[in-house]
Amino acid sequence: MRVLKFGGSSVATPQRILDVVDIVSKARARNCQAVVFSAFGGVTDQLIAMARQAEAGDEDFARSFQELELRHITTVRELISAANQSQVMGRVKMMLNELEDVLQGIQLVGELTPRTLDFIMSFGERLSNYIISRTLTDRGIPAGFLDTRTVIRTGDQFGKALVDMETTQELLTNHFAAKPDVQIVTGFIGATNTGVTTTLGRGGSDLTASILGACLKAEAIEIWTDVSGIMTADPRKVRKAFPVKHVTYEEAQEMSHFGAKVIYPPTMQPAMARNIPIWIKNTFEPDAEGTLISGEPDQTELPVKGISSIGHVALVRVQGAGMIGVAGVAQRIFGALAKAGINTILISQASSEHSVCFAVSPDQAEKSRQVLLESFAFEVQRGQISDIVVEDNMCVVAVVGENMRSTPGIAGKVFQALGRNGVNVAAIAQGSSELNISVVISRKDEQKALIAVHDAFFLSGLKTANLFFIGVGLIGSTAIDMLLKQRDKLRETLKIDLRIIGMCNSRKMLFDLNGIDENDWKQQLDKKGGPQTLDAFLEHAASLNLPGSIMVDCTSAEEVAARYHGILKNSISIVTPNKKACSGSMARYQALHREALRRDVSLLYETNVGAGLPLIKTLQEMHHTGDTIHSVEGVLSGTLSYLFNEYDGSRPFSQLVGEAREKGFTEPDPRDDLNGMDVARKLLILAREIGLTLELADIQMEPLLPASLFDAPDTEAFLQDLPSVDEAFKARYEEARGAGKKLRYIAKVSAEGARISLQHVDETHPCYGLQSTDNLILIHSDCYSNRPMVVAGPGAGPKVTASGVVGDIIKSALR
Ligand SMILES: NC(=O)C1=CN([C@@H]2O[C@H](COP(=O)(O)OP(=O)(O)OC[C@H]3O[C@@H](n4cnc5c(N)ncnc54)[C@H](O)[C@@H]3O)[C@@H](O)[C@H]2O)C=CC1
Ligand SMILES: N[C@@H](CC=O)C(=O)O
Ligand code: NA
Repeated sequence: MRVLKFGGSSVATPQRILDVVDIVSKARARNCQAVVFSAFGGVTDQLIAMARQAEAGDEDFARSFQELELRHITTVRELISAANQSQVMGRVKMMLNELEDVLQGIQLVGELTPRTLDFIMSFGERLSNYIISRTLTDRGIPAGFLDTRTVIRTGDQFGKALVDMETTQELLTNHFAAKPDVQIVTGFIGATNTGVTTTLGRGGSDLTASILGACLKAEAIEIWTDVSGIMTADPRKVRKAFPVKHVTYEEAQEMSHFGAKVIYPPTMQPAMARNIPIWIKNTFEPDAEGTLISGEPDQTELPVKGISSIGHVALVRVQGAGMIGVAGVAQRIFGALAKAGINTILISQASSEHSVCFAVSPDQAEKSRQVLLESFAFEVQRGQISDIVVEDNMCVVAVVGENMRSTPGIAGKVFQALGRNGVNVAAIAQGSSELNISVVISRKDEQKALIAVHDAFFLSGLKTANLFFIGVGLIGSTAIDMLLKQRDKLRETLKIDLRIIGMCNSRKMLFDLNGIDENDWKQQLDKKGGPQTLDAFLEHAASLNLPGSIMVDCTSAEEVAARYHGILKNSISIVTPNKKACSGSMARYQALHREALRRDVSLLYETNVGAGLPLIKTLQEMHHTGDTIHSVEGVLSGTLSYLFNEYDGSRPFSQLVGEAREKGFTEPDPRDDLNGMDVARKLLILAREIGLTLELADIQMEPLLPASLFDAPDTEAFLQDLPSVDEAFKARYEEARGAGKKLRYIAKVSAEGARISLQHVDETHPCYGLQSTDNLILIHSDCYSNRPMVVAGPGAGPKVTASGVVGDIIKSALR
């Protein structure tokens, strides 16, 4: 036989009761013979409140009673056909009248004993189960109503009565032997051997099902609730949580202890003692498989079954040199706490024995400290115990799974996931059963830790990347469009789950924790975006505290570059085409790299030189492999390349600059291209990548255009003045052409220094044949000594740059 149990939420309305009737009707084919129901959703609480009101002489209980009465009567009207209604209604009204009498009695004497409260509460289950049993019969499903006061024998511990299993087993066995129809069984209640009504305490209906299952040797118990089983994590905190197929009793207990509220652990005890499997099923999704809880560990399942947390605890630390090697300290600490009625959630002591720490509920933290100060007054006075410190605002995150004990690397995975995301661990505990690894961390990191650890164990390598874009101009927007287009493929092939959580330009900013919708992100930013300040944007991104956070800076602003250190410090990776950070002071360049390394996050800026061309990573790899790089030389500006390649005298130089700007080759301010500064920054970055310590001022630069031109107050004025150099440029071009040569702005760095010069190159020069925006870089090293390594191709433009940015984002997400 099978025992089913439905909680209050499953029978909160007449419509839900009908859904349950359908489930019960089908369950008969699975040999279902007993179905335990709670009171209709909310009724038990209402009964308790009414009784207390009556006790206090508050007349309001009568109004509340009328509501309750109406609810049950309406349910009968809606569920039972006219032919059978009056009989059912008669009995329901009888019960309600009795309830009303008792309430009035309480009001009269002004006293509510635990015994009377149990009696009052019993009406909830008696009413619901009677009505449901009649609903079934009314619909042609023969069903009996079993008031468990006749079969569940308890002591007289009102409010939480202890069950006499032996007598109960006998009574239940006799009852079921004589009843072929499915029995609708009141949860939560029982009676003493003199027939006084009792209740079974928290989770009472689950306990009833468990007792029935155990006493009747059921093949299984099914607990029907409002979720599809025990989840891998709390779905309100971890979006990607899913139901676990199979857990052991112990695992279910651990997971429930840490907040998986599907079943109240003590209620499993009777079923567990007789090895009766328990299924957790979803009333609202009856076809979902649910979770099986049984005694057999399932070797085929993942070693970790769930990640859960206790959202707020306080950590108490007792420390001092006087504790080392002294027997009985732990006994005194925990003895004193136990005596004061303080429950410890977690305990940890390192083998140095210098300190013991334990977690308690925050409202017991100060009391714990006082208790220990008193107990150890002597040791504190003598300095043997130096301190008893309370750290509030902590939480516990626990990884649970029975097969963990035989699987190496679990703890490593937990701590790697936490460390990578900047979560600091204050204390660690692993029970010797190895069923549970618990870490105490700051409360603010709870969700981040849950997501990070959950991803690490359950999403077989699925990596979360939460992106924040600063700057959504030409490059930023092209990169976003590219990313959104690729997102599904990236999820499939590389197992990266990408979401754009925040974006801003210099006017507006927008956040959406579910990811900013792909199609209309521009309109959303425009319409829904709030006013932007860089501080507010960065602060909010950091406060969201999401794992796998990546800041993508697509501005050219020094103001943003100046914040990189703070961003990395928050364990947020950076991807950027903005050259300002890496071409600022050497001290900052080094500090940023150190910080990224320290926080184990990425700092990626491949597009700083040669746009999408693989230059930075190539040099970094060569450098790391131990190759000595002697020189790096070539054309580093896409814009200048374009100007020299396209110029043939037919269109003036100034017009070509306008074209380059329109095509998105130039810097946001094209003066940076034409004054050589863009090339200087790039050369400086390359120099640093090969291990040289240089500053911008160390770069010798031959100017391309007269310095006076750059005195213009702004970009527009500069561009207006630009035609004044058209003739001079033409002359230069003609001069080169006359000699069979081409103009190239060539940058070179070696141990001798860094130089940028305007050269006339002939056809033997590797840069002679460049086209459009081509960059070409020659790398001479120990390994590439006779012939250099050559990296060449288009070196500017929105597509090639955005693809480099997206490449860096993927690289960062894959770390
Ligand atoms: N165009 C190209 O071929 C290449 C460009 N780059 C770099 O890409 C970066 C972006 O260039 P574009 O997209 O062309 O520039 P853009 O001018 O089109 O866009 C810049 C964006 O940054 C925003 N912004 C500027 N200052 C800001 C601030 N303080 N806070 C927040 N947002 C701010 C602007 O509102 C705009 O959305 C530049 O650093 C550039 O050097 C790098 C390699 C190649
Ligand atoms: N403006 C730059 C863009 C790439 O960094 C260039 O022209 O090369
Ligand atoms: Na590059």
